[in-house]
Parts: sequence; C-alpha cells; structure tokens
Amino acid sequence: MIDVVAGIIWKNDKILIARRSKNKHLPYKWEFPGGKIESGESAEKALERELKEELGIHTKTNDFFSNNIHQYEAITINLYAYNSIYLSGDITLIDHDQVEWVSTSKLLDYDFADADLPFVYKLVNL
Ligand SMILES: Nc1nc2c([nH]c(=O)n2[C@H]2C[C@H](O)[C@@H](COP(=O)(O)OP(=O)(O)OP(=O)(O)O)O2)c(=O)[nH]1
Repeated sequence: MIDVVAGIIWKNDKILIARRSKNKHLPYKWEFPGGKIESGESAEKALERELKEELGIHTKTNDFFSNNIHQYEAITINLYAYNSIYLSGDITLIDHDQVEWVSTSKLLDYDFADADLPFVYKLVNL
C-alpha cells in the first residue's frame, strides 16, 4: 500500500483542484494536489514539500480532513486529505495540465480520481 497525501487547499472560500497530465497514472483525472509520503516524513510536511515541487506554491498544512483506502488495478493507495492554506507563489504546471479555484458547490462538475470521491461528497455537503 502506498501512502499519499492530498491537499484541500483553501484561498478564501475556494479550493485549488488540478488535472493530472496525460503521461501520469490516472491521466486527465482531477485531484487534490499532493503526492507520496516519503519514509520518515510527516504527512503535513510531505504535503508542503509536494505542493512546492509540483505547483511552486507555499502552503501551510492545517487539520486532517479524512482518509480513504482505494484499490486501483495496479496499486492500492491510502489517501490522506488535509485542509491546507495557500500562502504565496504563482502556480506552475509541472505534473498537471490545468488547475482551477472552485467553490465546493462546483466540485461535482469535475471528473475526479475514484479515490477522491468520498472527499468530494463530504466537501459538497459541508
Ligand atoms: N496527489 C494525489 N494523488 C492521488 C489523488 N487521488 C489519487 O487517486 N491519487 C493517486 C495517483 C497516484 O497513483 C498516487 C500519487 O501519485 P502522485 O503522482 O501524485 O505522487 P508523486 O508526485 O509523489 O509521484 P511520482 O509521480 O513522483 O511517482 O495517488 C489525489 O487527490 N492527489
């Protein structure tokens, strides 16, 4: 099982979502940006590192939101979602081909990775 951390990144009342590039696992699926937790690293710090590496933004990880174990065909992931605050930095697309700041009421319009769906439903009902 692979531990992955994903950020529900807030700026005012909107959340940053990103679409995975063509050449990645789950091409063109929307996700809450983040990545694999490295050994010896906390989920909170892994998230801040991944968001800097993948999008070029500085964030502060806040509270744990939820987790979901999901089995894809080739891998099983334990996906941990944390609320996170956008601090600074212009977004650079490296592993994604699109990003959007969206209100929670619009999340169902996007084709999210299957592992994210429980988070989407929870956010829509907040
Ligand atoms: N980051 C992220 N990954 C997700 C989400 N939902 C979901 O199923 N995944 C999957 C896709 C990948 O199989 C795995 C994390 O991979 P990743 O490609 O983002 O992680 P990474 O940057 O550390 O990995 P790598 O491409 O450098 O190998 O989790 C999500 O909301 N955020």
